Amino acid sequence: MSSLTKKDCFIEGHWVPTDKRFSVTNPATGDVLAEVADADEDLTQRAINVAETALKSWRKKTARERAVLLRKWYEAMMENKQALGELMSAEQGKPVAEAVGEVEYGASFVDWFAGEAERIDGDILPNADSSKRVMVTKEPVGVCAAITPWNFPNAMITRKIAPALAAGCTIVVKPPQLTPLSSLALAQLASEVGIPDGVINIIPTSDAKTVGKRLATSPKVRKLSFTGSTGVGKILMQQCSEHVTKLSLELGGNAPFIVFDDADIEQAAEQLIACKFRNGGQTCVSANRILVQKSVAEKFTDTVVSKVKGLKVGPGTEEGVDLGPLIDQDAVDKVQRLVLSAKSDGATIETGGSVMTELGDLFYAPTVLTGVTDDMDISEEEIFGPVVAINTFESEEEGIEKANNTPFGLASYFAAKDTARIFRVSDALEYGMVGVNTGGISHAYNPFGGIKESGVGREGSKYGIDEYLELKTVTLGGLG
Ligand SMILES: O=CCCC(=O)O
Repeated sequence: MSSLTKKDCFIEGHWVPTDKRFSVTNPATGDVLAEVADADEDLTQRAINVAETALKSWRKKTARERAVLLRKWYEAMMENKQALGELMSAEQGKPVAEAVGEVEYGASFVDWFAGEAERIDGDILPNADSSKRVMVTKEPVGVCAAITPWNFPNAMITRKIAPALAAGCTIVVKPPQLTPLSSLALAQLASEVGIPDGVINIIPTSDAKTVGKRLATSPKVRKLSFTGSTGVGKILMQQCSEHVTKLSLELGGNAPFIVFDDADIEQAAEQLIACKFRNGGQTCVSANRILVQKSVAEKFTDTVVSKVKGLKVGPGTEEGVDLGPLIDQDAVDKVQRLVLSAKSDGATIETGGSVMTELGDLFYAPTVLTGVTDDMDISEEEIFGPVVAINTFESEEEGIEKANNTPFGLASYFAAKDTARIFRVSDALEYGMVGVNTGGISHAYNPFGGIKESGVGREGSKYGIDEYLELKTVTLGGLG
């Protein structure tokens, strides 16, 4: 284990142990990696109080000072990307090369928001009354809280901490119980590069309900950012109403991946594989419903099946592995339930469809199903596993209608060549993000987020910092 493996809570720049602890295991082997400190409600409150105290001086730092510290943190992450990637792979299961890629992606948010810190500006508005001058300034929202998921243990943390710090806010982070080690390693690096004590506080816990509620209902917390399920997002939204706490939610999706008859089939299949099997399908923007125009369905399916058969599954530490294990037994059970229920409702398993017991209990074979229909559970639920579920449609209108037929609106994808169709379909899709002829839509420059039951607010991009800023209007009178 590297020296970046920390096991205690990180509060006010100190490692704070607790008597009660919980185990973090490696999903590939079942080995216990660490017994991690288990924050309770009192420790959560302590972290909030510390963040409130630290806010006083952090918000007064110049934009340049905040940017310089964020850049140092970025550089420390890049210098340690291999160790951070190996730690992430051990706790989360994704292949080491993919985990290192996530560290680079996570670090890119720190780099990006270091730049944004120096671009926070204001306005002087046109006068309605010549004796007045109206100025609009932007101020940090205050103490922030972040609740993050296990599927991206690094990038989902930095995508929240970096804009918060750039804006002049301090933060308390509740990392996921399954993968807290990456966040603690990031805290260690932040401390080493001189980010002041109390600006970042990390409180791992096995009691997400209590800690989450305290974060959402404390009047000292002025902003909560959550990435996770729609069910939990709705609870947090209710809890945040108590003190009208500002809220960003990045919730579940049910992404369509539409393949039209004019698509480049080989390229569409390649992009689908990249999108679908990223993190073994455990990604909120994973293609979930593969909608293929009937006239090209056979050719597309054959291409996809042959590519899926070539994917290598194994422990994340093994060279050349494309997919690691799923995160836990619940995840495997869910994928298996969806596959078997689709089969019993009439779908065909073209490849895969079972646990690869020769590798371990959590390795699920990359799977392709055909004959999937809209009313199957696999079309209605987020699979969060390595399953390509192919459904077909006749006309462009039908394809769009099927794609939009969901309460979710996070990511969507389609493959087509005709320019008019590309604009028509992009306009018609009711989603926060649309990938055209690409399965890769995530980048620090791009606004990330959804509509409908997939959430509120945007992360990353030039818009992401606004979530951590409040506008103040100063009207100066008596100038006439
Ligand atoms: O699963 C959530 C985030 C994935 C991404 O940023 O592309």
